[in-house]
Formats: sequence, structure tokens, C-alpha cells
Amino acid sequence: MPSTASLHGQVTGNASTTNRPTMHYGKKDVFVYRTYAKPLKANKQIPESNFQERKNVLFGVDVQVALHGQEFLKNYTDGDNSTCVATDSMRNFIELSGGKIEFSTIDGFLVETAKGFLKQWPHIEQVDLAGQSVEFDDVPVEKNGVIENSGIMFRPRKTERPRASVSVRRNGDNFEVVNHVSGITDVHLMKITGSSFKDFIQDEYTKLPEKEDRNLFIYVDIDWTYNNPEDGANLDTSNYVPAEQIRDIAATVFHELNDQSIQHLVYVIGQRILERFPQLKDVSYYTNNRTLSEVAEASNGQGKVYTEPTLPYGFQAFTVTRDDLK
Ligand SMILES: O=c1[nH]c(=O)c2[nH]c(=O)[nH]c2[nH]1
Repeated sequence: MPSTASLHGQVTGNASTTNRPTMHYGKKDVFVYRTYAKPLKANKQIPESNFQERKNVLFGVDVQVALHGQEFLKNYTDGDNSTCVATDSMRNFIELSGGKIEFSTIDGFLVETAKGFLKQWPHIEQVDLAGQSVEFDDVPVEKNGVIENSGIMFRPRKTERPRASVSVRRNGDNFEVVNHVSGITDVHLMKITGSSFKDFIQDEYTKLPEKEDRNLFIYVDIDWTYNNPEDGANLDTSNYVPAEQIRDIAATVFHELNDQSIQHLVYVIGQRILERFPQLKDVSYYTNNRTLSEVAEASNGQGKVYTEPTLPYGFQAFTVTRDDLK
């Protein structure tokens, strides 16, 4: 089984270079902040999005690394550290890589950094890297009587963080990208009308009332893979799909669709994404249902009062593939 740099920013699995189910080690939460990284431009305009460019004036990424290779076995079995790359060195390598590579995406940064590891330490067989963006918004300020984005001052954003995970393996003298997933985490969308949930199984366990119209509040993680992993994992981004356009498709479809459930909604969003971007192979979701609990009708009849939903929350996980377009 090839190793998988899995979704949700976790690096797991094992390289096929060993029969042992698990042997890898590394470092997590290596933060790299790079100013004036290369801007990322949209390769095409789509009806659902006005995204043109990610300026990357301040690019932040939270990286996790794991190394694989038979040469690390003696670190465990013999207490022999002669092949051990200290996890502190891994951290330093990743941080310095932020200044050596001219990247515009997390994916490109991770792939080039992974190749750098394989070059620097020839006994490493495979490198898994996962990164989640640390997002900043340019802060509007007054400049000569008008409100404009500062350009040099930013405020952190906690949701809607693009992410990527890659595994790069040594193959003779070459480095091969054996796994690549791009994504965006924590897209939080709340629609106050135009969603229903009814006709589900009614039996002695059913307490939930059927709703012809409900508010629907979802936390969504979306991940996608490319038909040709090079398209997403290259420093050349001419076939790259920006996470912002995926996010905007999700919002537009959610707005338009009279959805019957979260399951129905994510299916239609996935179809739209695959229609817009033929270079993508599939789209996967992890959704969390945060639909607000209804407290009362407003006394003027125009509106409702809600409060936070109570635990536990429902979730859905689903992959839409090209077969779903037929
Ligand atoms: O969109 C939904 N899907 C479900 O499967 C479900 N189950 C539930 O209690 N509420 C909802 N909402």
C-alpha cells in the first residue's frame, strides 16, 4: 500500500518500502509565513465566482511532515541515530524552504519542499507533507480620504483555509508525486430559507419534525484531486484550480438549489465543480450539520429567533466522481 497523505491535514499510512504496518516520523505545526510570494491568478473566469487573484503578499501555512525509509529502522531497533534526521532539522528545512522557492500555492510549496528533502538526505524513501493555509485578510484603512485595503496590514481569518497534502517518493534518480489532494477547510455557510428535510424514515426512534423549509447551517471541508496530479502540484499553475473558485461554486449552488438535505446539496455542488473544471478527477466532502435550533417566531410575523444547535452534530462524507456527470 502506498502511503497516503490523507485529508484533514493528517499524514498517515506507510510507504510500500516496508512490510511493517507503521514506521514514519516527523513534525507537525511547522508554521511558515512568507511575504511577497508569487500571486496566484485564476486560469479562467467561471459564472459562480469573481475571483481573479490571490495576491500572496502574506502567505501563511501550517505544515506537517513525515519521513519514510528502511534506513530509519535501526533508530528503533539498535538505538543507532546515525541515520536519524532530527525532527528539529526537518522544521528548519521547511522554514528555510519558504525563502528558497518561488511558489504561489501550498501544493507547489509542499511538492518542491518534499523534493528538497529527498535531495538533501539520500536515505529518505518517501516524504509526506500536508499544509493548511493560515489566512489573512488585507485590512481596509483610510488613505487620503478614501477607504482602501492597506496592502501591508492584515487580520487573521479563522475559516475558509485552503489546504493540500502530498507524498513524494524516490524512484531511482527521479522523484514521483504518488499522492496529491487539494482542498479547503471550514467553509461555513448558513442559508435562512430554501432548504427542506422531510420524508425520512418515521418509526419509534423519530423525534425530528419534518421541515418543508428550514435554516441550514453547514461547516464543509471540500477536497479534490486532479486527473493528472502534476496539474495541481506544479509550481506552474496554468491548470491549477484556486480554492476560492471552489468555495464560490459551493455558495452559488447552495443559494440556487432548493435542497432536500445536506446529502443532496453536496452532490449537486460536486457535479457543478466537475463540470466547470474538466482537469479534476473527483470532489470529496466532509460536512457538519450546524442547523440552528428554532426558538420562536418574531412577533411581527417577519422572521424567527434561533439559538445554537445542541450536541451531538451530524456529519456526511461523500465523494462525487466523473461517473456522476453521466
Ligand atoms: O440534511 C440532513 N441530512 C440528514 O441526514 C439529517 N439527519 C437529521 O437529523 N437532520 C438531517 N439533515
